Amino acid sequence: MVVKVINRSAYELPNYETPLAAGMDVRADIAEGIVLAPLCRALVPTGLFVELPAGYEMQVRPRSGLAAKYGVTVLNAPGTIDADYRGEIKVILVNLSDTPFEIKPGERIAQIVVARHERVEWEASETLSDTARGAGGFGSTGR
Ligand SMILES: O=c1ccn([C@H]2C[C@H](O)[C@@H](COP(=O)(O)OP(=O)(O)OP(=O)(O)O)O2)c(=O)[nH]1
Ligand SMILES: [Mg+2]
Repeated sequence: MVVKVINRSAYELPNYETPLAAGMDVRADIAEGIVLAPLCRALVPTGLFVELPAGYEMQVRPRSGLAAKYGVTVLNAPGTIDADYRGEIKVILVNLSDTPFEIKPGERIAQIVVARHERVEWEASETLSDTARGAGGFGSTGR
Protein backbone atom coordinates (compact mmCIF):
# COMPACT_ATOMS: atom_id res chain seq x y z
CA MET A 1 0.00 0.00 0.00
CA VAL A 2 1.33 3.44 -0.92
CA VAL A 3 0.87 6.33 1.51
CA LYS A 4 1.59 9.96 0.70
CA VAL A 5 4.01 11.56 3.16
CA ILE A 6 5.72 14.89 3.66
CA ASN A 7 9.05 14.58 5.43
CA ARG A 8 10.12 17.85 7.07
CA SER A 9 12.38 16.07 9.53
CA ALA A 10 16.15 16.04 9.47
CA TYR A 11 16.06 12.28 8.93
CA GLU A 12 15.23 9.65 6.32
CA LEU A 13 11.68 8.34 6.05
CA PRO A 14 10.86 5.59 8.56
CA ASN A 15 11.28 2.08 7.24
CA TYR A 16 10.55 -1.51 8.24
CA GLU A 17 13.65 -2.84 10.00
CA THR A 18 12.96 -6.49 9.08
CA PRO A 19 11.02 -8.12 6.23
CA LEU A 20 7.90 -8.95 8.27
CA ALA A 21 7.94 -6.06 10.76
CA ALA A 22 4.50 -4.59 11.47
CA GLY A 23 5.83 -1.23 12.60
CA MET A 24 8.28 1.38 11.44
CA ASP A 25 10.25 3.29 14.04
CA VAL A 26 9.89 7.07 14.06
CA ARG A 27 12.57 9.48 15.21
CA ALA A 28 12.50 12.53 17.46
CA ASP A 29 12.85 15.51 15.13
CA ILE A 30 14.40 17.80 17.73
CA ALA A 31 17.48 20.01 17.54
CA GLU A 32 18.49 19.47 21.17
CA GLY A 33 17.92 16.70 23.68
CA ILE A 34 14.87 16.79 25.92
CA VAL A 35 15.32 15.59 29.49
CA LEU A 36 12.25 13.82 30.79
CA ALA A 37 12.21 13.90 34.56
CA PRO A 38 10.47 11.00 36.36
CA LEU A 39 6.71 10.99 35.70
CA CYS A 40 7.06 13.86 33.20
CA ARG A 41 5.92 13.81 29.60
CA ALA A 42 6.75 15.57 26.35
CA LEU A 43 5.03 16.08 23.00
CA VAL A 44 7.80 15.10 20.62
CA PRO A 45 7.69 16.16 16.94
CA THR A 46 8.57 13.71 14.16
CA GLY A 47 8.59 16.08 11.18
CA LEU A 48 6.26 13.67 9.35
CA PHE A 49 2.88 14.46 7.80
CA VAL A 50 0.82 11.71 6.16
CA GLU A 51 -2.30 11.28 4.05
CA LEU A 52 -3.83 7.91 4.87
CA PRO A 53 -6.48 6.37 2.62
CA ALA A 54 -10.07 6.30 3.92
CA GLY A 55 -10.63 3.26 6.14
CA TYR A 56 -7.09 3.26 7.53
CA GLU A 57 -5.59 4.62 10.72
CA MET A 58 -2.03 4.87 11.96
CA GLN A 59 -1.27 3.71 15.48
CA VAL A 60 1.58 5.24 17.47
CA ARG A 61 2.91 2.53 19.73
CA PRO A 62 5.73 2.30 22.30
CA ARG A 63 9.06 0.62 21.60
CA SER A 64 9.51 -2.28 23.99
CA GLY A 65 13.23 -1.57 24.45
CA LEU A 66 12.61 1.95 25.76
CA ALA A 67 9.87 0.62 28.03
CA ALA A 68 11.83 -2.34 29.43
CA LYS A 69 15.19 -0.60 29.84
CA TYR A 70 14.16 2.94 30.76
CA GLY A 71 10.46 2.91 31.70
CA VAL A 72 9.74 5.26 28.81
CA THR A 73 6.53 4.69 26.91
CA VAL A 74 3.83 6.33 24.79
CA LEU A 75 1.39 7.87 27.25
CA ASN A 76 -1.72 7.56 25.04
CA ALA A 77 -0.75 4.21 23.50
CA PRO A 78 -1.86 3.41 20.99
CA GLY A 79 -2.05 6.97 19.68
CA THR A 80 -4.44 7.31 16.77
CA ILE A 81 -3.63 9.18 13.55
CA ASP A 82 -6.89 9.71 11.67
CA ALA A 83 -7.03 9.48 7.89
CA ASP A 84 -8.21 13.10 7.72
CA TYR A 85 -5.38 14.47 9.89
CA ARG A 86 -2.96 16.68 8.01
CA GLY A 87 -0.84 17.96 10.89
CA GLU A 88 2.51 16.74 12.09
CA ILE A 89 2.65 13.32 13.71
CA LYS A 90 3.72 13.82 17.32
CA VAL A 91 4.54 11.31 20.02
CA ILE A 92 3.56 11.77 23.65
CA LEU A 93 6.38 10.15 25.61
CA VAL A 94 6.27 9.66 29.37
CA ASN A 95 9.02 8.60 31.74
CA LEU A 96 7.57 6.12 34.23
CA SER A 97 10.97 5.35 35.78
CA ASP A 98 12.54 6.99 38.84
CA THR A 99 15.48 8.43 36.90
CA PRO A 100 15.63 11.20 34.28
CA PHE A 101 15.73 10.08 30.64
CA GLU A 102 17.19 12.17 27.82
CA ILE A 103 15.47 11.95 24.44
CA LYS A 104 18.29 12.51 21.98
CA PRO A 105 17.86 14.18 18.56
CA GLY A 106 17.08 11.51 15.96
CA GLU A 107 16.42 8.82 18.54
CA ARG A 108 13.83 6.22 17.58
CA ILE A 109 11.10 6.97 20.10
CA ALA A 110 8.05 5.00 18.95
CA GLN A 111 6.73 2.86 16.13
CA ILE A 112 3.88 3.43 13.74
CA VAL A 113 1.54 0.70 12.52
CA VAL A 114 -1.02 1.26 9.76
CA ALA A 115 -4.24 -0.68 10.24
CA ARG A 116 -7.64 -0.96 8.60
CA HIS A 117 -10.63 0.01 10.67
CA GLU A 118 -14.41 -0.13 10.39
CA ARG A 119 -16.84 2.71 10.79
CA VAL A 120 -20.25 1.84 12.22
CA GLU A 121 -23.79 3.08 12.03
CA TRP A 122 -25.73 2.65 15.28
CA GLU A 123 -28.83 0.49 15.46
CA ALA A 124 -30.39 1.87 18.64
CA SER A 125 -32.04 -0.94 20.62
CA GLU A 126 -33.55 -1.74 24.05
CA THR A 127 -32.13 -5.27 24.30
CA LEU A 128 -29.05 -7.23 23.24
CA SER A 129 -28.71 -10.94 22.44
CA ASP A 130 -28.10 -13.48 25.26
CA THR A 131 -24.58 -14.93 25.61
CA ALA A 132 -22.75 -17.27 28.04
CA ARG A 133 -20.73 -14.30 29.31
CA GLY A 134 -23.63 -11.94 29.66
CA ALA A 135 -22.57 -8.89 31.67
CA GLY A 136 -19.65 -10.71 33.35
CA GLY A 137 -16.29 -9.05 32.94
CA PHE A 138 -13.46 -7.46 34.86
CA GLY A 139 -12.19 -10.79 36.23
CA SER A 140 -15.51 -12.65 36.30
CA THR A 141 -13.80 -15.83 34.99
CA GLY A 142 -11.26 -15.79 37.85
CA ARG A 143 -7.70 -14.63 38.19
O1 LIG B 1 -0.23 10.20 19.46
C1 LIG B 1 -0.86 10.95 18.71
C2 LIG B 1 -2.25 11.02 18.72
C3 LIG B 1 -2.88 11.90 17.85
N1 LIG B 1 -2.16 12.67 16.99
C4 LIG B 1 -2.84 13.56 16.04
C5 LIG B 1 -3.45 12.76 14.88
C6 LIG B 1 -4.88 12.63 15.25
O2 LIG B 1 -5.69 12.47 14.10
C7 LIG B 1 -5.12 13.90 16.02
C8 LIG B 1 -6.21 13.83 17.03
O3 LIG B 1 -5.92 12.79 17.93
P1 LIG B 1 -6.98 12.35 19.05
O4 LIG B 1 -8.34 12.23 18.45
O5 LIG B 1 -6.40 11.17 19.72
O6 LIG B 1 -6.88 13.57 20.06
P2 LIG B 1 -8.01 14.47 20.71
O7 LIG B 1 -7.52 14.87 22.02
O8 LIG B 1 -9.34 13.76 20.65
O9 LIG B 1 -7.96 15.74 19.75
P3 LIG B 1 -9.03 16.19 18.67
O10 LIG B 1 -10.07 16.92 19.44
O11 LIG B 1 -8.25 17.07 17.76
O12 LIG B 1 -9.57 14.96 17.98
O13 LIG B 1 -3.90 14.21 16.69
C9 LIG B 1 -0.77 12.58 16.96
O14 LIG B 1 -0.09 13.24 16.18
N2 LIG B 1 -0.16 11.72 17.83
MG1 LIG C 1 -10.26 13.13 18.82
